[in-house]
Amino acid sequence: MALAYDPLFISSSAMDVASPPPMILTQDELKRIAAYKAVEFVESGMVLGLGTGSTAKHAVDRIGELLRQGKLENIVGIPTSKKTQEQALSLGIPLSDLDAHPVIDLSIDGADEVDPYLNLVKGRGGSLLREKMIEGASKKFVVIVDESKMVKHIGGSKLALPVEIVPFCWKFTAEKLRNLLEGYGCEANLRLGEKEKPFVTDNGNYIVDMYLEEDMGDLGVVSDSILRLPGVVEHGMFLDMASTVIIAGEHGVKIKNKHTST
Ligand SMILES: O=C[C@H](O)[C@H](O)[C@H](O)COP(=O)(O)O
Repeated sequence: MALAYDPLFISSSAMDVASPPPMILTQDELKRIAAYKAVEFVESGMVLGLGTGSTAKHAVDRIGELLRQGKLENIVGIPTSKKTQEQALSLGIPLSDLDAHPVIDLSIDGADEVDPYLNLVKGRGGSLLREKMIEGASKKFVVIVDESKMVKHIGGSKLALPVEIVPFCWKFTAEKLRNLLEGYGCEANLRLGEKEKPFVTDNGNYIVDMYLEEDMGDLGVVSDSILRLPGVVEHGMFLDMASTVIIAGEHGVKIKNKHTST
């Protein structure tokens, strides 16, 4: 589908009575619109954090396309997962890592939730640890979402808040997490992968998915308490990390910047 974007519909010509009815953009098309908009921030010579997931995939594709067309040059990509690494390699994007490039110019990635203060939930694809390391080392972090990801408060979608834990005695750690957040109506489930076996992250760890009924209030306090639990590696709340969030929705594209909104 062409990327020409009409706020509500891709409309058929008024003269063409035989045309099919106007088509509402799919969620994937909205993701692609947000991703292409973010890639407008990319300049030749940049070191780029390459995100993971179905939205970030569009951004990586676009970067590959612009490199191939010679419209971008001298890009170095730092992939946030093995999957993105494979995709970037297949597109011929030169890759490196945080050891060689401890400061990244720009990262572009999707998110599972975005609250009004641009705090995020990430990691429903299991890549939260590498994402947090790479995006935390970025001068600018642009988040790309379709409007379904916007929530009033973190946990508000009632979908998972992922926590990466070490496999050793995972039940013990999952129980500690459940107890820690039980005041917010918390459930904590080990994420399962193929054949009902535990899902294993790129770092060889497990994920516990937390489901919350209530607003957790002070996220900084909750974050610190989770990270203090032995056995926890990292959680999927990305607090105060996003510089910009690009939201594609039925009524057009909105860009929200940290501390200001446009
Ligand atoms: O671990 C996965 C990442 O945090 C993704 O960026 C996040 O889950 C959003 O993915 P998607 O763009 O597929 O909704």
